[in-house]
Amino acid sequence: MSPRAQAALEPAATDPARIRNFCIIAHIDHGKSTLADRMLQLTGIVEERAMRAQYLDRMDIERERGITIKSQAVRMPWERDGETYALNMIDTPGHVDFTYEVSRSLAACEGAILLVDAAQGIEAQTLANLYLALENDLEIIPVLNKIDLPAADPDKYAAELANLIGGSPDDVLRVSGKTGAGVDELLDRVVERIPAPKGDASAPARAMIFDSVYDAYRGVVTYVRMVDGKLTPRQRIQMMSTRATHELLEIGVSSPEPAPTKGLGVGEVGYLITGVKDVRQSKVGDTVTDSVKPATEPLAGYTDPKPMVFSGLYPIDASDYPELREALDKLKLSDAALNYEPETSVALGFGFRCGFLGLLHLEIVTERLEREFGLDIITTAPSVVYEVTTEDKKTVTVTNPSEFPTGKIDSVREPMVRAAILAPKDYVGTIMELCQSRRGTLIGMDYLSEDRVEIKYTIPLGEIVFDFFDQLKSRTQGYASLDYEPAGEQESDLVKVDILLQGEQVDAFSAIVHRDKAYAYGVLMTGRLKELIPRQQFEVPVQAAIGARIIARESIRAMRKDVLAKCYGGDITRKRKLLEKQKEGKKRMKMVGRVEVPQEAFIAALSGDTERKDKDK
Ligand SMILES: Nc1nc2c(ncn2[C@@H]2O[C@H](COP(=O)(O)OP(=O)(O)OP(=O)(O)O)[C@@H](O)[C@H]2O)c(=O)[nH]1
Repeated sequence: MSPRAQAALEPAATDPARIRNFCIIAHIDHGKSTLADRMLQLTGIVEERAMRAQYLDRMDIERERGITIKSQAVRMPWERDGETYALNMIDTPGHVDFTYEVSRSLAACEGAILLVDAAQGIEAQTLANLYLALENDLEIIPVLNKIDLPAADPDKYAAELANLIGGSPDDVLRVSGKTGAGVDELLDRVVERIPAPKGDASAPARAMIFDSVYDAYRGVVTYVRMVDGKLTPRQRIQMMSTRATHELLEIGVSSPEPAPTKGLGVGEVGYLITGVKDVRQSKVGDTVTDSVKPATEPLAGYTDPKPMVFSGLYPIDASDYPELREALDKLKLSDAALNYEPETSVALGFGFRCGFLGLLHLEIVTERLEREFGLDIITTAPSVVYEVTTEDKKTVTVTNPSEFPTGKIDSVREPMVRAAILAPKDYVGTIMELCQSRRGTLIGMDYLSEDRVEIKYTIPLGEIVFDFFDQLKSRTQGYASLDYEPAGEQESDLVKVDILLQGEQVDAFSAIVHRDKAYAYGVLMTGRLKELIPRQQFEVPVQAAIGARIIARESIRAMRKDVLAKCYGGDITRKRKLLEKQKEGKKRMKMVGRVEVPQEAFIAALSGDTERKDKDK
């Protein structure tokens, strides 16, 4: 590390006037991580030869997919007018599923760089993140990125940005994270514009936990923003929500590698290590204080993220069940938003019902299970949370269609979201058509500039969790962007559709759908299973039903499968081999009543993605 970088690591802390805490907020792919890389380079904390793209994205998946999932905090030195400032940058994720991470990071800052791609302009998450930043009273620095692109139109988008946040288009900085142009000017602007943190140095220590991650070697690493007082190594600290006390084994700052310091003071951002092994003991949003001289009032916390989407996760090989449990336990250590409990299914065997923040979260968890733990898993169709009231006025919460109460139903309520879609105005028609087909209600439309519109809809979350986003992208050639936030619940005419094989219900295929779409779902699933399930020795009806009423039916014709048919002649060893092989195959068969179904058939039926596309036609 360069001497200058070293200097900034000293407990500069002592003087909050020389600290600036900021984050970069942007729509996905507008270049936050690339800009952060340039800042690391320009401030000299990462040496040229150690530099790699997306330096702060540590997880393999983050690097490969080019997205940021976990927030990161780094401290950088920056000189301005002969003074060295400590800039704490908190990198935030841009995807809707991770909004809760963004809001946590924002609460640890005094200012935000609002980064917009100079070839694309304002997108849905630009707005969503900007509103979050304004709610947190942050100073906003508007910046256009990627000015090196031939397609960049900075004048147009500077006007759009100025129009959105007020001020003059000339105040909008222009940078390129790729070439580094304008980045030093931006860092100067951070020092100038963003207020220094305020706090009471002599008060009992109070630090806000904004992230906690599990590290296989060091245990839980807790990221904090100091508000009042001071924390030093070996001090005993207390978590204000649980009153649990721990000894501070290490305290330091990331620059960007962890560097232990002699302590953290007012306004500083850094990490704590106490040796605990479970992120739940170091809860995000909690306040850390001194156990001997504790503060009386905790800092205002964050609300816990609530799982929005549920899905069953099953090992493809049933003997992997214990490993799956272990893997989920491990993931939970670093992902407090992940929920799971054991569940069994006729079709898929033993598995877990898991709660996720959204579809991307689900995808990332399954991908991590496959990659980091070498597990092959199948996920059931995602479901949202329904409140079902039966005729005798009992209300049950249903996260799995198979828990849907039988008997007379009084009403079903489903979660709604307020969706904001940004797109060029030519696509308004097709977007509205899609939203209407998903039972959306138009709230309104705003023109951000001459040709870009923000369209707002209330839509059932259950209609968004399937392939809404893919549909939106394909209908608009990728130009539309989407953001949504919870908007309460609504009573809807929802029914449970069951799929029956020879009269036996196959739980993994039950779905809760709107009555108008029940028939389409029934036809689709029965058709798909008919194709996938091999013929049996008797005819097998495949039916879709709402309660006792059959709404669709197919049948699998009978056939005697004689593997020895091809073996005329007397080669007994060959016959034996074939019979052995057939036995092997049978092991992977699931019995539904008398029907033998290869597990692959269930898996293929579940992973078919044509489902919603058919419906939208
Ligand atoms: N030409 C050009 N391309 C850039 C610039 N900055 C970023 N990019 C490219 O834009 C893409 C997205 O950049 P990232 O830095 O990964 O975007 P991000 O905003 O961090 O994305 P998330 O972490 O997913 O939110 C990458 O392919 C970058 O190489 C720039 O200034 N000029």
